[in-house]
Amino acid sequence: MQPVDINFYGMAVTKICCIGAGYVGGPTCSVIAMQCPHIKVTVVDISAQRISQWNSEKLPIYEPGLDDIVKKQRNVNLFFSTNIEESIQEADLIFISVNTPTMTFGVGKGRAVDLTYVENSARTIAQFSTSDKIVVEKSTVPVRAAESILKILSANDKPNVKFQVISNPEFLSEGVAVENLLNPDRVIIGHEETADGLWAFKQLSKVYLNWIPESKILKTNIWSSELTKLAANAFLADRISSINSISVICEAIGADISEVAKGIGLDSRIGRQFLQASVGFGGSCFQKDLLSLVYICECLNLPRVAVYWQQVLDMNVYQKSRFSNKIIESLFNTVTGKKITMFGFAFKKDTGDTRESPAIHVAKTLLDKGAKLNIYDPKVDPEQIKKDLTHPYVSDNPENVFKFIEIHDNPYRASHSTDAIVICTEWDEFVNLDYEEIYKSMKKPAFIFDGRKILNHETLATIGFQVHTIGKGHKTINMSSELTKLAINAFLARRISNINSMSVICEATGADVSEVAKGIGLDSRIGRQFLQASVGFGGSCFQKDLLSLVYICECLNLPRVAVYWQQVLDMNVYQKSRFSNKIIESLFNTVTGKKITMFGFAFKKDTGDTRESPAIHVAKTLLDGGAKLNIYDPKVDPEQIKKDLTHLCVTDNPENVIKSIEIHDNPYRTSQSTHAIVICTEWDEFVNLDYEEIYKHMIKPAFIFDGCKILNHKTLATIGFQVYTIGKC
Ligand SMILES: NC(=O)c1ccc[n+]([C@@H]2O[C@H](COP(=O)([O-])OP(=O)(O)OC[C@H]3O[C@@H](n4cnc5c(N)ncnc54)[C@H](O)[C@@H]3O)[C@@H](O)[C@H]2O)c1
Ligand SMILES: O=c1ccn([C@@H]2O[C@H](COP(=O)(O)OP(=O)(O)O[C@H]3O[C@H](CO)[C@@H](O)[C@H](O)[C@H]3O)[C@@H](O)[C@H]2O)c(=O)[nH]1
Repeated sequence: MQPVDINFYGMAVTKICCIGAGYVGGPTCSVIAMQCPHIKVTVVDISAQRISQWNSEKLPIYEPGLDDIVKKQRNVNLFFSTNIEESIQEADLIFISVNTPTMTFGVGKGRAVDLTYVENSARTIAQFSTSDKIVVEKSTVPVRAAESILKILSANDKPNVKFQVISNPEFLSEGVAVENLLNPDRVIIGHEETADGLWAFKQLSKVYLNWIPESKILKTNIWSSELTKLAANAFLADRISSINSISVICEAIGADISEVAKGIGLDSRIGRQFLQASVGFGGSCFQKDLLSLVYICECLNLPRVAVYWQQVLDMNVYQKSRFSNKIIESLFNTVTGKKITMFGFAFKKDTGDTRESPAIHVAKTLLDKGAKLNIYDPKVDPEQIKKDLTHPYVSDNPENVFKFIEIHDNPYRASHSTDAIVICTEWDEFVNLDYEEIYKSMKKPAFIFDGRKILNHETLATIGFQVHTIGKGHKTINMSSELTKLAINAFLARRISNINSMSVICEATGADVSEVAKGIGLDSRIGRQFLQASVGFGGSCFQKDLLSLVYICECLNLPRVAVYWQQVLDMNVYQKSRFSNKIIESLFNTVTGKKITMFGFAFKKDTGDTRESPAIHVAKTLLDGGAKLNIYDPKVDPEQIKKDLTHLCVTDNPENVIKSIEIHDNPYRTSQSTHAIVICTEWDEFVNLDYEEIYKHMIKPAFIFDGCKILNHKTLATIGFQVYTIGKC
């Protein structure tokens, strides 16, 4: 991207314009206005109705704590306006916070992000700007979208008007948006690597520094920032699909997903959050952003990574369908003419938002089978429920839907004379209802399907309810602890495959996987550990336990769950192959007769264990290509290396292997007169070797392939090395 030659110096942000008065623009700007009394904040929107709602007593969105802030700041330093032109003109800094929905037509339909609203915003900024602007990409966009925004702005350059585009994705969650904005886990700002880019970064940082400590502000390159947003949502959705997949096994073997989730969450490398098995995830972000990630991978010709993340979406559809079908099966295989109460319609508690709510899927399945629905949600507007259930994706007969649904404003009336209650949203008020009273007024047998696992199922059963929930089997022997052990390793291995899959995208887009990992890890729901991209995982446990989990699923006739976990293994093989192939490609597409140094053979540092070590895969590929290997590992027994590399799975010609390898006890001698060094284990001693000395004695050009991302690549390049690593191009 061409750096924009501008001179912003001297300007300080005193006026902010935010384009898009939605779930992000409204709360974000309200909090900025509250925390920065010296800044005038104007939120604009093309929807006059939305703006008038923001200016009224009843705000267009329900968000705990927001009303008070808006009331306090509105018309003081917070303004909601349809006068987009004026607001852009006076602003120093402009947030683009418009919607970025999934395309509903044309190329990329159902997967790609529709950037029309972002593009229109950029054009509007270009049209109305009469002075320099910092343009902040806050909407969630595909990687490299900032390039398009800058192109539009630059093409419409006016004399004396210059633009800097920076990326500052928003991580707030609905229902806790105010809390998240006041005390975010981190603020990520991606900027161009130019003096002006850095300056724009500082200007936006100064705004946040009014209430957020500097240590929470993370500075990255633009592409890393854009990818971090998609990656964070992918990791979060992945946790839910993973725990939901384990819930399927629990139901089949008689384990309890709550116990298993607790056991997994107590492992500090995984963490306790986002492990709540449910009817499936919803919301405006996870599905859209995962689809976008999958589409980006397809466009970048990375089908394996696309398939990997598609699985998370597939598991979610499976979970929603499983739950809906369970309702029908339990109600004696038919719901035709039966009355079913739905408690909750929002995609989660504390919001009135229904976008991608699992309740829509459940309602559609029941309506399709002829059920009548009584729906109660404390915050969702009845008109929204009607709109959702008569959408062409849900029904081709809207008139019929109206006849079959009743929307109630009271849970007791909603459940009166119905056959079953289905909990679709985890609203707190559902926990404390008088279920004895409710039971009395229902048809018998009375069923409860708790899709959120919020009720006390024993009490309900005592009252007389037939209770069904997620992730709890009916077998007498409790299998939770056996399953927990396998699941912990599966979750850990999955984190590694997740970040390794991101490394592939980074190499293709110019993002940096270390920055992305840091940005994801700062999300307290994800945590910092087990996010180190590498040549792949090894060791005696992960592969074995994953294979065992997959096999169990196959035996239990759960092919979807089997496929889901098999993907983790597939991604690992892919990563090892990618790295090995990269070595060959870089060495001018042939390693025949070339001497290559391998630093490290153990599956990780501080052990002499080589079981499933990625080094074996790398060595095999290079040996198959005709290379000669000089191997050095500070702790692995040379006999073990020989045993590993002459194993039947590695070669059918052990004599040849023995002739092609030399095992050394000194890294300097190992690398002498070789073409390349390949780091396969992250031993600390490799970091502090004298690479100037090593370089002198190597064949030129001398290559380093850092499969563990432990070396200082800039220094190595300065010495003269050709440096290749993982997750950075
Ligand atoms: N909703 C969330 O929890 C959340 C959290 C983090 C990030 N995001 C991302 O933030 C972005 C906004 O999401 P949202 O949920 O606030 O969307 P939203 O649909 O609630 O709001 C977007 C607003 O932008 C307005 N708009 C569209 N084009 C416009 C234009 N050219 N000029 C002026 N206004 C325009 C729309 O009328 C709408 O009111 C998306 O990219 C989303 O992925 C959302
Ligand atoms: O353990 C869990 C946690 C969540 N969910 C469900 O997952 C969905 C999404 O929940 P949540 O992430 O809390 O809501 P969002 O408001 O959609 O926020 C997500 O999407 C936003 C938009 O990108 C990001 O900014 C946030 O960081 C990210 O959490 C909801 O249906 C939840 O019920 C579960 O089923 N189990």
